[in-house]
Amino acid sequence: MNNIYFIGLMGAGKTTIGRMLSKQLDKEFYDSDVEIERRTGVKIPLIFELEGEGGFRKRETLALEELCQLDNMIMATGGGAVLMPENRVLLKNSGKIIYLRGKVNDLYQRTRHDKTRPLLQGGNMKQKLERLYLERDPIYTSLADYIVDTGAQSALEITSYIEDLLKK
Ligand SMILES: Nc1ncnc2c1ncn2[C@@H]1O[C@H](COP(=O)(O)OP(=O)(O)OP(=O)(O)O)[C@@H](O)[C@H]1O
Ligand SMILES: O=C(O)C1=C[C@@H](O)[C@@H](O)[C@H](O)C1
Ligand SMILES: [Mg+2]
Repeated sequence: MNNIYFIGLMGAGKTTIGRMLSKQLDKEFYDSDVEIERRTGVKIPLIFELEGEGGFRKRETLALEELCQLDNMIMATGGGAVLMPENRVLLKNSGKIIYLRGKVNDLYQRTRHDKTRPLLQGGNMKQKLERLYLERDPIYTSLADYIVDTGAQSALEITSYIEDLLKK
């Protein structure tokens, strides 16, 4: 299958850049977080509140099992989607994987006022992001077909860079 998947931490730009790239390449765009909310009829923070992270992860796998059967689409995955080995297999077998690697400070600046990410709420948000970066960067890196470092470039510049990368 010919899909393109974005992976990376919260605030890396997966949704923003994934959507832009889908317009440039004229492909369908999906966001696994949005699809989970659509299927459950409630927002992600409420799923975490009622069912914990474990419940959310089960719903995430069910959504990915369906979504990864589609073809020729672009999908932004939830930041923790790669934690489950079965999700890694689903992604790897059905598309190219792009790791958007942001710097912790940039991720922090982009997510600090947003209350929609349960894993960052309560306590020191920057420390939480640092810990998640250390835990997850090796997983994102080993799974990725392409690693794209995002620094000072705008989302549009990063999208153009990825478009060129995919043509090579
Ligand atoms: N390269 C960039 N430069 C500046 N701002 C950016 C860039 N990429 C994304 N943003 C902004 O950062 C915020 C978070 O981006 P986005 O929602 O796309 O991240 P995400 O990776 O999908 O996060 P999550 O895993 O939580 O869904 C948005 O407000 C977006 O506009
Ligand atoms: O990094 C994570 O574990 C998460 C990221 C978000 O995209 C959501 O999938 C949810 O808030 C969990
Ligand atoms: Mg997103």
